[in-house]
Amino acid sequence: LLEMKKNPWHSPWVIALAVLIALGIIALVTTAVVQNKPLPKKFKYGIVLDAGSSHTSLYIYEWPAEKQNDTGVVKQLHVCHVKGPGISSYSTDPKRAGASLQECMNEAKVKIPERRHNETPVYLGATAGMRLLRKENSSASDKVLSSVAKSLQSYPFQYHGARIITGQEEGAYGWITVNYLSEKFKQSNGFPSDVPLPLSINTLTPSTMGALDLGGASTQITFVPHEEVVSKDNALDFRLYGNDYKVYTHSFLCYGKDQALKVVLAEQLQENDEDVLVNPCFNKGYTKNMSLSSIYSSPCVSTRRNSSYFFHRGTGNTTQCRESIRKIFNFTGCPWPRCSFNGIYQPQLQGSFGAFSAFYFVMNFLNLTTTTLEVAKEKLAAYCSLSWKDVKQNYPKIKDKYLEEYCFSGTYILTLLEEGYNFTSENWNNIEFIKKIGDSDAGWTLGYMLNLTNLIPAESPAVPPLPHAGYVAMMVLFSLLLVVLFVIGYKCFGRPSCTSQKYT
Ligand SMILES: Nc1nc2c(ncn2[C@@H]2O[C@H](COP(=O)(O)OP(=O)(O)OP(=O)(O)O)[C@@H](O)[C@H]2O)c(=O)[nH]1
Ligand SMILES: [Ca+2]
Repeated sequence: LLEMKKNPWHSPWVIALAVLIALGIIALVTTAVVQNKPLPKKFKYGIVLDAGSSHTSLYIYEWPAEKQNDTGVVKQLHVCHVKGPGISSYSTDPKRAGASLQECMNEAKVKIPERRHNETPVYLGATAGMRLLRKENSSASDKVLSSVAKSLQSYPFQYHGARIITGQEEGAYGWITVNYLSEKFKQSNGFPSDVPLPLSINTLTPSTMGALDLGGASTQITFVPHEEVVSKDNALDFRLYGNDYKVYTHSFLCYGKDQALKVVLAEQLQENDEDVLVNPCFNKGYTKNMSLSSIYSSPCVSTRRNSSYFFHRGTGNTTQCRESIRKIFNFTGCPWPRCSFNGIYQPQLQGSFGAFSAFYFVMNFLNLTTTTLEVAKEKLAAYCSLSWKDVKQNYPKIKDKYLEEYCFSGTYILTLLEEGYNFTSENWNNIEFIKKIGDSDAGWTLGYMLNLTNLIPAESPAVPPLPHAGYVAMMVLFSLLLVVLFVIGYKCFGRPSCTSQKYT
């Protein structure tokens, strides 16, 4: 009779069932945790060679295979600077162009795990130096390209071409790089991606950063303006991560800092009858014997002079220097609502800008990266007025080839930004002079690779509603809740104290 009165839940069957359910729940949680544990990361790699006018650099990028559509996951793993000049300088001996890449390509073979070699794409993009060579002598530029192509194909990577990219591409990919690295594409405009937006959408798109690139032979300006880009040659449309961007870009060939200097020198020589060039853009006491061919061989220079050498002497006066630099810009005759210079359309400047390559090298050296425009002018004037002897003494470790040009380069940059692109004292501090963002260099190469390997989706990738950790936490929480409920039910079953119901 006593046995009969015992709680029926205390029977061995019920206990066994309870244990089984508990084990089942533990198994469920364990499976969820193990199944969703991230797999060991598999990395992918890509190589881009930036064949610039002054030099070539090889970049290796790395990203986790399973996250390749996220923004900001592709990182620069390594950069190798090729010894010697840019590939366009090998026009008379093209074989050497290909050979010059060997050291950096061998370095890439060591940096990238061997088992990934055959799936690693390699791209070479040549910029303004090769654009100028093609203009001057297209068969020579073809030979240089064939030479570098042959060299790249002899490596175990996946060869994806060696070509001269357009100025538009150079500007656009630089813009993609800075915005990808600073994660500007992640923001949403607050509209679902499938809602069609009005035609002028740029006020609704998430804010991006403009890109300013100053190379040796060309310079690029790229940004998203508020107004419509009325010149088709300067308009680019992108759909990235579910947002539309209407981008303005222009590349000025011959306005990179090395070619601009040649053009300025040629202009100054025109105005001098003597074979002595007195130059306010170089420090006082600076002298050099220079061959005229180093200037007149450039396709950016149209004037000629008969003698073969001239004596170059600095006077270090930034006001006069600016006057002579202004002469290479044409500020008249704009057939558009607004222009930068040389009759080139430019919409009103908008937002912040990242200024890299020589913009950074020069402004960083002169300590002008964080000043106002007025202070920049004053500090530059002070630097230009230093004697060449003092400059050499103050910077004994810097190569002459860079050191001698900083007065010219600083003045050129201020003229280009202020009078060329129309930056003012008010928006000057919207310019950020940058070399890197995170560990990756600012430049066109990353954007080029992201585009060619389809690493930037047009639409926002579908994201699971919960992150992995959240999912596991929820599973554990709900399972524990079930166990607790079961235990309470088990303990309470049949006990009137557990219920609120009163029996009368
Ligand atoms: N002061 C200084 N100048 C540099 C340095 N590295 C490169 N430059 C110079 O800065 C200018 C621009 O360099 P890059 O951006 O590499 O130019 P590039 O890619 O060869 O030329 P483009 O084909 O026109 O893009 C050139 O005149 C270089 O000689 C540096 O470390 N310091
Ligand atoms: Ca460049």
